[in-house]
Amino acid sequence: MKFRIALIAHDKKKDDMITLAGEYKAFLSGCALVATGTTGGRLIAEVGLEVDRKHSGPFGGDLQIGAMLVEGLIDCVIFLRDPMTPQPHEPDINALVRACDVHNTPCATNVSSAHLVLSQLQLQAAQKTTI
Ligand SMILES: O=C(CO)COP(=O)(O)O
Repeated sequence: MKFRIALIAHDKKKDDMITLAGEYKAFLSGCALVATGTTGGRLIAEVGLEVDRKHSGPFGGDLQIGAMLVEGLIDCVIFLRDPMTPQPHEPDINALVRACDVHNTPCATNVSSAHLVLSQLQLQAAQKTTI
């Protein structure tokens, strides 16, 4: 199965997302990726991943990804949030994280938890291909 993963990062966390995606590039290349606009643009340009880019977060991108999740189209969310900077679209961010909780979808909101989630998914993907 191809994992469907959403990748989102606030501005001060985008460098972390690029580093993280680079570390898991081989695995992520085999996944169906969706991202908010600016995050997605950087993942494409700097990591070379194929990404379905939605609108930028402040323009509804989090809501678009949340809607996909509710439709059962997302298996996991990596959302590197910036807890130190107020965001104009805080309600959208909360809606996406709430949708993850409502639908019991893994949602990693910092780099440490992202490593745990991605390494586990990577392991699962590897086990399935070797059976
Ligand atoms: O604001 C965001 C998530 O809430 C991220 O959006 P961008 O990837 O477009 O910067």
